[in-house]
Amino acid sequence: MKIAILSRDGGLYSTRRLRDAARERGHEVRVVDYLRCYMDITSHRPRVLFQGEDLVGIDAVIPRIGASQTFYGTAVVRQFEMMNVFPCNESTAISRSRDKLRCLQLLSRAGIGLPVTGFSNSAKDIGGLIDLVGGAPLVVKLLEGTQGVGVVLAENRKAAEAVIEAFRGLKADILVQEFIKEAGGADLRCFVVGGRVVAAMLRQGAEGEFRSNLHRGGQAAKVKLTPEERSTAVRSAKEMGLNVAGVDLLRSNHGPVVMEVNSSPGLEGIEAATGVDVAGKIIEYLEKAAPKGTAKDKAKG
Ligand SMILES: Nc1ncnc2c1ncn2[C@@H]1O[C@H](COP(=O)(O)OP(=O)(O)OP(=O)(O)O)[C@@H](O)[C@H]1O
Ligand SMILES: [Mg+2]
Ligand SMILES: [Mg+2]
Repeated sequence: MKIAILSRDGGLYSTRRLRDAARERGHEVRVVDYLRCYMDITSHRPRVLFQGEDLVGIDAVIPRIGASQTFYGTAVVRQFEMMNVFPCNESTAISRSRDKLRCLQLLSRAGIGLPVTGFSNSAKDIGGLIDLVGGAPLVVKLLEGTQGVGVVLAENRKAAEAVIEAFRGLKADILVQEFIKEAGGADLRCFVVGGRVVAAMLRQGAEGEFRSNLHRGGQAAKVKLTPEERSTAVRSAKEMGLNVAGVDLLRSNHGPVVMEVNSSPGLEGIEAATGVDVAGKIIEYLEKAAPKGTAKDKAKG
């Protein structure tokens, strides 16, 4: 197959691993900076051009779209879809999961376990929002945050009000969420490929830290999931319409709850913690799925 990895940086661990795994399996592969792609949007012959070159004859693309480039990145993926190139993850699925609020709404509609979560537009509704999630302690989250930045634990009601007001003052969109204390500062990253969990790790936050992000000093280790955790991860990816997804769960008293679903999950942490060749699993999936043609988008909304 001819595979293009849509990534801004060929030197990133995940990009390198995908490229090497594809080569090892005998595929022709190249890394394409999607921000340098431009598009010819004509219905009879849609095209993607990269630095003046017509990208033709590509069988599959692997989108690795950065969180801050969702708008343009998904447009490039969509253009490849118009050319009947198989996308490892579809553009609509990527957009859907990028918006944390939309993601949680779709998961809740599917009956998947979530922390009780509230969202409001007006600062006048702060009190109601706090009551809705069962009062403090609670977690306030920037809708657009990553790597644990913009995720705050408010221990009491006064602190919660102050944090919400501060974010509001900055015109930032936020979620207010029940604090899952019993998770003990740990979460589960479940790596789903083609409807199966191929690797899973438990990330434990640093001492005294409720956030488990590795960027915040968390430690990762291989973990054995319960059947319920496994099926929650698989269903969440399916609901988003993602073939490749990193589903983050917390272990709560009321079973596994989903925090978020990532459409370009990193490979470095998960491969190091589990020893699984995740990049190889992704290429293997493409080999099976791409020849069957474009994926029918399985999710709505
Ligand atoms: N409701 C909650 N209860 C307990 N812990 C939480 C809760 N929400 C988040 N956390 C902890 O904080 C960490 C960061 O939160 P979250 O994953 O939502 O944001 P983020 O990491 O900034 O976003 P991204 O994963 O997209 O980079 C989680 O990994 C988890 O350990
Ligand atoms: Mg996270
Ligand atoms: Mg994320």
